Amino acid sequence: MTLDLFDDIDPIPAAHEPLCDGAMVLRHFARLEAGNILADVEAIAQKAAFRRMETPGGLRMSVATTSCGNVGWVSDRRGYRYDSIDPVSGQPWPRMPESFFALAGRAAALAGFDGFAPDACLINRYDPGAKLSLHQDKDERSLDHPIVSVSLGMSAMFLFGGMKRSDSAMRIPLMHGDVVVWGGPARLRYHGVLPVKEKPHSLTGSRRINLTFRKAM
Ligand SMILES: O=C(O)CCC(=O)C(=O)O
Ligand SMILES: [Fe+2]
Repeated sequence: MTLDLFDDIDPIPAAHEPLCDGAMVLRHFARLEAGNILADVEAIAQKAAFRRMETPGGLRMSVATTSCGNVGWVSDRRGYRYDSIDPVSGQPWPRMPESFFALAGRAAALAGFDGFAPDACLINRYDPGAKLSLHQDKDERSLDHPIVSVSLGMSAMFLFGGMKRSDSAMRIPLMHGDVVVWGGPARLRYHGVLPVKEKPHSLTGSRRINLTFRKAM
């Protein structure tokens, strides 16, 4: 047997790394569930395909996105917003699997945010070279709830900055199964992802999948 076979079932103890007041990395937290999450993501993408959205400024995002939940995150020439209808399919977004909801709630609680009840899950797909520029997550109606971010597949360098775009940013390597939670005093911290390098993963191939759970409405 090769080490690869054990790769995704080895119960590596979770390690919690505080980043700052209100933000924490939960290493390996989603690792055991990763295969199931990815299967659910595939089913969601059958109904609401990954697409590279246009920014209000008219640029095409390098990251391909879709959503599940009561509302999904949408970007176009009119701006950023949450919408209950997928503009591509014309249908409501696929339901958020119960297991997603539960995972996000457990991660948030571990980071000190009890009772997190996300109504939106934005799913990002990064092909090699895709990136996400520094930004704040601020399209949610209330900022009283944390963001829970689950990383799967290829690893990436996450940037976690300050309250101003120009503040220097920490560089945090995120691996398959790692979860980041930020809320409270850290809720509006700028963050982003450096261009993803190609290092194929056994479960996703040359892709990184990231899920961010939000209480949007
Ligand atoms: O891919 C990531 O790790 C971060 C995603 C993110 O910041 C977002 O979707 O708003
Ligand atoms: Fe974000």
